[in-house]
Amino acid sequence: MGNTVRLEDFSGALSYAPLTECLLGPIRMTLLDAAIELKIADHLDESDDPDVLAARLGVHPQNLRFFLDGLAAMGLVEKKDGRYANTRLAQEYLRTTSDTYLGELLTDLGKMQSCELPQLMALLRDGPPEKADESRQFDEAHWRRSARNLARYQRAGLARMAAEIAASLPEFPAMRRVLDLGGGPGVVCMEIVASKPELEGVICDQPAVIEVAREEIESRGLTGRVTCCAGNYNEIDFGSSYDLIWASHNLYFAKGLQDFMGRLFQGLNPGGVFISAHEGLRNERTGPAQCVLARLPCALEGRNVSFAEGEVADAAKAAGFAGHEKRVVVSPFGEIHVDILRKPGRLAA
Ligand SMILES: C[S@@+](CC[C@H](N)C(=O)[O-])C[C@H]1O[C@@H](n2cnc3c(N)ncnc32)[C@H](O)[C@@H]1O
Repeated sequence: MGNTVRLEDFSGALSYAPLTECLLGPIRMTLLDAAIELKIADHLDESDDPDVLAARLGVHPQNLRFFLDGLAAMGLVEKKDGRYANTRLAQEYLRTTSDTYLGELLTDLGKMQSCELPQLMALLRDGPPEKADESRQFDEAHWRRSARNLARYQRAGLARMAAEIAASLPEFPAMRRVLDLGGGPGVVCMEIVASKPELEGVICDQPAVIEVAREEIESRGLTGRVTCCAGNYNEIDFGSSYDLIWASHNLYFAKGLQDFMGRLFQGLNPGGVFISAHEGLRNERTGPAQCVLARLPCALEGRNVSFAEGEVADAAKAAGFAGHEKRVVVSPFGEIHVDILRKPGRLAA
């Protein structure tokens, strides 16, 4: 194979590749949507023969080959001697029987992230609608529908990350009680608790979501060690005497961030640790691109909820937390800013 030479190397012109790359976005999304709808990864798990697949799916054999070639170009499928197989990516995340199946989550997020876009010109002209589309409200029913997908998403990496961060804390050996605030189905809490026999956990979330958390607790055999606190965390008492409070991607719903931080501070034992895992927008809220772009439709609709870098930590420090430590984790959903904040004092050994 010869050397690859870019067009710009000949002409000295500024590359316009970032512009042509944009054209592929809708094609990739359409192929992914179709792959999920047709359960292609399930079928490829059973047969690598495109003719067998075409007959099973009742589709045009040649066009199915073009479609599979496209999926191969996207890294979802491997092709060898005219036969097709799942890549590890598709095998783990697009097979419906996988514990970490993300098909439904991706479809939902895709709809959410692109549904306002046809209205972009109108939103630019008129601003956000006075009354947000009810079907897109982030209410309890929305989170109940998402809870099982959130469990798979947490199993696909977040839970492991949280457990490893918790275990890396110098306070971890002395920790006994953990709160996963707005924890959804609570796989994160369970992974942290499972990493040390003396740990007990509490998952706090809205009642409809907690129903799913209870199922997860039972299926993981953690009944007794992990309990639930169901309700709106702005209104209920989510308990106290915690050694660790974990909160990921949910503080958008806290009323009055600094006062809320004060409640978390009260909820911790002296020497306890609060960990926040949220995005951290920088460069005047223009980066990282993944977060800015994914949340753009929400912002245009009047829900510009993303946190700027340091925002959560500053509110926590104003509420009395000290010893701020920051870690940045690059996740498939973009950068996660993990802020570790400490309540002065020392955990009882
Ligand atoms: C984006 S999910 C994040 C779940 C989990 N922490 C994670 O990182 O995967 C947001 C969670 O916050 C919960 N939530 C939203 N508003 C809440 C409230 N007022 N009280 C308790 N939980 C709430 C939702 O039910 C949902 O489970």
